[in-house]
Amino acid sequence: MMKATNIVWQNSIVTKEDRQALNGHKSAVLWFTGLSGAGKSTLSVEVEKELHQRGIRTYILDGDNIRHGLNKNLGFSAEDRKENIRRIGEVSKLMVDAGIVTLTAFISPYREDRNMVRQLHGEKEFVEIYVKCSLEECERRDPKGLYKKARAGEIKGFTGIDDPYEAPENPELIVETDKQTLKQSVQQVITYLEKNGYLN
Ligand SMILES: Nc1ncnc2c1ncn2[C@@H]1O[C@H](COP(=O)(O)OS(=O)(=O)O)[C@@H](OP(=O)(O)O)[C@H]1O
Ligand SMILES: Nc1ncnc2c1ncn2[C@@H]1O[C@H](COP(=O)(O)OP(=O)(O)O)[C@@H](O)[C@H]1O
Repeated sequence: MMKATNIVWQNSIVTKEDRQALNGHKSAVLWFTGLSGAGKSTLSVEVEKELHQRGIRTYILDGDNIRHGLNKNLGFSAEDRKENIRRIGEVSKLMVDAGIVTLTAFISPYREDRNMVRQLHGEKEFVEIYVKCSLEECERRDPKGLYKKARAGEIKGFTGIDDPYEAPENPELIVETDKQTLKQSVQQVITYLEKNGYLN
């Protein structure tokens, strides 16, 4: 919903394509989605490291971090998660316009919300990466002890326990972190980017 009226789009002289040419690579958002503990943060950090070493300009937007600042007024109701993802969609669009390969690590549990972000971005600029991991394995990892709290009823509406996660139907990539090592998962993402022309 647009509240403001009498606003006019201001164009710049330097374009996204100019910034990409200066950087020597395309820009896009690598949208990691999956359950808590599936490996979104770990994977995004390692993929960023690899890209950075190759001279690619990158930035990570991570759910936990963004919820400390920009989105600190949002909780975990369906409405707040939607607004969380909408804002990150808009921020990632700005970052892609700035010429940066942007990695996002949000559960982003609703298909509709992820598709809304996809629509915001241009062709080939939104790479949905389903970080797939069974609930059992996520719960076994429980890196922050949150599943334990959710099972004990100390956290209500926890994704996978008493809140939904809608798996992507047609993601660009599925990384099965309960079937391969972190190194293999990183390589899988890098290979996809190479094969699809993102790194040149
Ligand atoms: N109720 C509930 N459900 C899911 N997750 C919860 C909840 N409460 C707190 N947390 C912690 O918040 C992190 C998820 O934030 P996100 O912004 O990625 O969530 S969402 O995309 O808006 O659904 C998530 O981080 P990750 O474990 O990295 O996914 C949790 O640490
Ligand atoms: N193939 C893999 N890819 C990513 N993480 C993995 C993999 N195998 C095991 N892990 C482990 O799973 C955990 C994932 O935690 P985290 O990255 O915080 O998940 P999320 O950000 O999805 O909540 C980490 O402890 C990580 O070391």
